[in-house]
Amino acid sequence: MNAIELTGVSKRYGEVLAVDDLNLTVEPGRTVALLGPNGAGKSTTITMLLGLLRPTSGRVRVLGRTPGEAVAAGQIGAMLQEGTLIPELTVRELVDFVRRLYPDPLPLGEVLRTADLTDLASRRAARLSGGQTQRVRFALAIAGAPKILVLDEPTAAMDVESRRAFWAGMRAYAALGRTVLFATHYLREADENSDRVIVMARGGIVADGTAAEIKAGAGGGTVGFSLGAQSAAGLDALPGVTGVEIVSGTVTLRTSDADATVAALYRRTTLDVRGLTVGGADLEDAFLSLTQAAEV
Ligand SMILES: Nc1ncnc2c1ncn2[C@@H]1O[C@H](COP(=O)(O)OP(=O)(O)OP(=O)(O)O)[C@@H](O)[C@H]1O
Repeated sequence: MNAIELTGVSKRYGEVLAVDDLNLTVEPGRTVALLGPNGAGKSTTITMLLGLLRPTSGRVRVLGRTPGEAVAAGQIGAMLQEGTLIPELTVRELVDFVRRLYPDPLPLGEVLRTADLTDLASRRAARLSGGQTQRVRFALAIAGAPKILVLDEPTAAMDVESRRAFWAGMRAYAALGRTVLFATHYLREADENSDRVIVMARGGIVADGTAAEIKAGAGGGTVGFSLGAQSAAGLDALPGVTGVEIVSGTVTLRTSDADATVAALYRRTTLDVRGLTVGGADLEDAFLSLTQAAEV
């Protein structure tokens, strides 16, 4: 049975078609990043997955049930962009209060450890920083040991150290066979913390695969070499080249076809090419080319 199944799901807010005929299945145990620019439809998709919003059309299933049934059975844990904590309670009290609402919760110590909150357990919620509050919200999301964890931009407001601790906790949680779906703007986070990246733009899916597949599928990359005092004239006309950048005598060509660019560099120019480097596209290039193509 699939962990998540969206079939022909659309959501319209008046004039705005926020999600456009989305089809998506996620098998159990996967960690999936939902990546996309502002307004791509990520939050709307997540909100429908949690049963907080009804699709205008289409069908949503979580572990074979409606979202409402899955939530009622404690099978989904969520960390959304909003949500306040009870300020008078300590971190320990809050986490314990929430975990007791579930039939088969994680042990308190394990929740605190996974969310890197052991040292903050006695701190009142009112006295937590933004990043620490986010970690408590993560703790509350996993407290009931849900099979499916849904996180909407979980690292917003976290500093570098909190982020690192958060992702380590998330990976530890996922490593026990649970399914995780998280939305992010951060390409690097998607690349490092998921085994599948779904790129959304304008309410639809524009790419779906591992980060490596998406990078390869977007094609292209960079060709660099030491130009020294030689002229850069004509480099922008070589096959595949989409951009030329020169910094301190080193040129970097952005190209949609690195092989063709390198071949032409040797055959069609008289340049003395030294220190040649060829790099693949990074996820950022792939993301931009995919999401911009969808804007047209
Ligand atoms: N309650 C609402 N009423 C009207 N329009 C909405 C509402 N919520 C979202 N939208 C619109 O739906 C589209 C998708 O928004 P959504 O928040 O799902 O995107 P997102 O990918 O999560 O963006 P972000 O990364 O900025 O959170 C946007 O055009 C947004 O303006």
